[in-house]
Amino acid sequence: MTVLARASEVTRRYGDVLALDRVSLDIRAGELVGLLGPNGAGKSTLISLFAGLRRPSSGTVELLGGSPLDPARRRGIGVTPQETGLPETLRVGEIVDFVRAHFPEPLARAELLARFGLEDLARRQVGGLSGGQRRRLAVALAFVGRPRLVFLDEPTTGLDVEARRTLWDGIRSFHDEGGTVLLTSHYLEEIEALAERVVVVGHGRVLADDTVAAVRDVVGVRKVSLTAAGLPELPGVLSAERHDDGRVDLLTTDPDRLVVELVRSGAAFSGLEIRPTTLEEAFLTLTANPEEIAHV
Ligand SMILES: Nc1ncnc2c1ncn2[C@@H]1O[C@H](COP(=O)(O)OP(=O)(O)OP(=O)(O)O)[C@@H](O)[C@H]1O
Repeated sequence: MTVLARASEVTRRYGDVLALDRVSLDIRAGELVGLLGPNGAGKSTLISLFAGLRRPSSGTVELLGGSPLDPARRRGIGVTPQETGLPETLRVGEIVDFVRAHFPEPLARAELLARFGLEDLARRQVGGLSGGQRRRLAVALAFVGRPRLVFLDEPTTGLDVEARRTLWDGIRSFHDEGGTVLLTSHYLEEIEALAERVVVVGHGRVLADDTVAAVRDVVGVRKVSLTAAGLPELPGVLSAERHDDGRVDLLTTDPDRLVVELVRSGAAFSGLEIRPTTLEEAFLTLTANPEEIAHV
């Protein structure tokens, strides 16, 4: 499959801060990739390198078969950074037209606005939009030029559930038509809802690069949930959380052993359930213990 963006052994420093540490990553045509990692992991830095906004300290970055610094290559991508500033006095439709003017075959204004649920706002000044409406507009603008590849840095931060779903639909329809997307998110449900592939970054390194299901399997953490008044110390518990209703959630990589030890301890319990962890739980485990998954 065609590689649209490639980072090879990329390191990026800001003074003494090592933001990316020998990162290698391919984004192939037609993929929808979720980039997941805690604050400061290096996600935004990686996007800025792919988009040609910064250069790596060492290693190489390719975009659409050439240098990301080449304006012709950059015209083939769309980017929405984490923060955007749009002129307050322009109307939504005017901004869309302004951006459209930079591309040879832009999407029609009405089509773009409809895709992102903005059709009723075309005549509204940007200064009068809510934060969520501005964010939807900023994301929509990445799609104006019919890009081959779109980079979205936390596209739905600050959006309510409905606005988030509208944006997801817009991103999905682009992907369904063959578009390629790399998005970062702190909303783990967003990665699960949209992405087929998840790249987990932490401390400037790629910790895992696989399907959402495989990343969960790599971690292999299961949640053992039960109701008990009190529990003895049990082996292999990564974390324990007690809820107000008396239920206790225990995270472990070896639920069989945990249950055997629980029964052996003679502690009274009821309502035992064992289930896979959510991506969020897997993610927290991955980023908390990078040395444990160095083999991934
Ligand atoms: N311009 C800069 N000058 C100095 N340090 C920077 C700069 N930009 C980023 N950093 C540092 O580089 C590291 C990676 O930052 P980056 O913004 O890429 O992380 P991130 O994963 O996008 O985080 P977040 O989820 O908070 O957006 C952090 O330690 C950050 O403080």
